[in-house]
Amino acid sequence: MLLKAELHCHIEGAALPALVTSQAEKYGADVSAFIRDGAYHWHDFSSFLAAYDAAANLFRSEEDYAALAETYLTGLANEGAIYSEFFTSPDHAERAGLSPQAYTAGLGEGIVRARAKTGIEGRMIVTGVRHFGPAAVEKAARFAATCGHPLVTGFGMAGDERSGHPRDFVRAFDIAREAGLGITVHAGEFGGADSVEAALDYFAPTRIGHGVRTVEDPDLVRRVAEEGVVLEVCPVSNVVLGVFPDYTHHPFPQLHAAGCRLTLNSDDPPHFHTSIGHEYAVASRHFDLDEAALTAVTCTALEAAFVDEETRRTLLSRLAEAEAAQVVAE
Ligand SMILES: Nc1ncnc2[nH]cnc12
Ligand SMILES: [Zn+2]
Repeated sequence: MLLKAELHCHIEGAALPALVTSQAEKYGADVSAFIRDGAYHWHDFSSFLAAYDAAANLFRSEEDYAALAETYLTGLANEGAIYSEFFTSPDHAERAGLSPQAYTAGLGEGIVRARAKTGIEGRMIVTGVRHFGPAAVEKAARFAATCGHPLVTGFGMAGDERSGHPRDFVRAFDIAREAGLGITVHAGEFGGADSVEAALDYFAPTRIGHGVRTVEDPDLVRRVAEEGVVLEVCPVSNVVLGVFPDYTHHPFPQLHAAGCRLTLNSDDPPHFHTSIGHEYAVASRHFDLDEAALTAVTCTALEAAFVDEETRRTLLSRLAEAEAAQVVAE
């Protein structure tokens, strides 16, 4: 099986409807507003975010989060993934009544359990939610910088990128960067190329979440390629949320041809009826990536991962060995 790596998945958004339904039974809650016939039910970005928030609210204990991360990562490993970074959101945990520390400890325990079962490596990127405002994002950054959890290696910002001015979030990113965390930020999904440019100028990230609307500005495409900024592309999310009408209008091939460094990711997999395996299959079918090109995508993800150099070397060796074995088999 082709080896894969994922850098962009929101852990609350990875909860399968069946798991959320069983959590609702445990806590005596009603999911009929956002889960119908065993699937998530929403119709636009705002109602998607509402469904996401409602599902997140049903994970309330350290063990709930350990089971969520373990389930998610085990499924990922079964599809050939050797590495995963997922986004955490202390704000969502606090809204569900759990401290950021217990939330992070639970998710970390899930990573350890999944690694013991499957060998998959995992790391966490703490995120602030942009539409919760600059104070909330700064609080998330302070938590990321001081929590001391060895598997927290990055900081990012998700949520509605059209909310607030970038300058108001600069301090949060400075706090995280000074603590030695890797930096990524959602931009160029519902905002255009100017949103990506502002994210680069104000936050100096090494990666951009989505970033696909970079394609709207040829100068910015050149800048992203030249500076080696890695885009965490989520093709299925983009089409399901209506950022592009279909795969023939998706800019992956154009950005790839321009020399931008791209990765493939599932974002919020059950909300978009996707998985890491499906994203790679979509890229193969619609963007004409052969096995060597897909392996290069995995390699880019490992190069851009927020991990220590020894772990990176180990992961890159696993990928190189699998590729060599594939060549021998052919
Ligand atoms: N696709 C997305 N864009 C922005 N924020 C998100 N949070 C969860 N999924 C998201
Ligand atoms: Zn995302």
